[in-house]
Amino acid sequence: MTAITPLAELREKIDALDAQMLDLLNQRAKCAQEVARTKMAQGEQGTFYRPDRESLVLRRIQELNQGPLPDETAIRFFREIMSACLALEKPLEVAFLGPEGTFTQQAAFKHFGHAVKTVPVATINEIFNAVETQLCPFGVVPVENSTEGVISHTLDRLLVSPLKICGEVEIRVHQNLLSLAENLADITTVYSHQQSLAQCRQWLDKHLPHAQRAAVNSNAEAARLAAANKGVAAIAGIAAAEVYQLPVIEKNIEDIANNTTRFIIVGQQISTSTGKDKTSLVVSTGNKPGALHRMLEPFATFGVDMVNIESRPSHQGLWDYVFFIDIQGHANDSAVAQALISLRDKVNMLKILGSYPKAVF
Ligand SMILES: O=C(O)C(=O)C[C@]1(C(=O)O)C=C[C@@H](O)C=C1
Repeated sequence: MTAITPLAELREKIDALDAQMLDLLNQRAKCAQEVARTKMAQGEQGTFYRPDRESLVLRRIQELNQGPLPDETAIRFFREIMSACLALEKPLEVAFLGPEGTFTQQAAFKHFGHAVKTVPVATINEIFNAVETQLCPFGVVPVENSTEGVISHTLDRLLVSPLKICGEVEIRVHQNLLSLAENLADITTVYSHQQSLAQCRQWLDKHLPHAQRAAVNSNAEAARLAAANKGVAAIAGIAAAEVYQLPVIEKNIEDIANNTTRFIIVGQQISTSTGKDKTSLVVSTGNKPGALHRMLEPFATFGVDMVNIESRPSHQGLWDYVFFIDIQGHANDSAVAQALISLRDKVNMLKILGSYPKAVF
């Protein structure tokens, strides 16, 4: 039988380890401050955030981790450590779909850590505006949901925006019914973002068939409205329930399990290759026979993996479409670079929306 170590002894050990960790954290923070001075000496301006480096740091932690902490927990800790180090170098501001408590804010914290300053704006268009006018160096926008498909506002804006995609992050989306009402029968209106209303369509048909459904700019805006009126409910995340102090009437009301939203980070910065990247493109082929086949050929020829393709109206003519394509790899990786050169010759328009590290967790 192994001897049991007395609690007092274990706590002493924990205290000593905590002191060591604190010392190491501060040594790391000093290093980050030194990095900032070096960047300034090299004449670097703007933000000190480096999505490529952050992704490499987090992947290395995943590789080094021997447990018993799960990889995801170890990554989360280091995510926060880097976030705090970056805040010491220079605080970072990120525009998100506000108000406080939206899934977009949750995505911003997951990607940048909690030392980032999140700046709420009212619409997806305003997120792009805030970054294009350099009010914020980065913005987080939803791009695709596993239940409801693409967020067309985001794709339409990407088509014309000069911004680059610098990163991606996924959030497992749990929807909840929040209200001050005591009974479902007292709820006359359910507010939420149109995507969230759609993700809970069957639940609403079954449990609140009498209530009107009204789309608002964000789930958190819906929660704000529900907090002001007893006859109203909101569909939103738990974060919004906390911010607006609303009771959760029913948890996890999304129709499809694993309901997940993918967000992208938009900014002016170009990320360098990390070995595990994605590149997003928009392509227009024109309505010619065999055009689609020709468009896909370079990916097959150069062995580039296509992970997503979506068509959207081009807004240039009736039934004229553009294709949003995600491929594996960075635009500077040899196979991708060759495929893009070949693709450019075969299509009417090719816009590279960005190459960025794949989400680490
Ligand atoms: O390596 C850098 O360029 C740093 O600024 C350091 C650091 C880090 O803490 O590891 C902090 C912020 C950057 O986004 C990336 C990494």
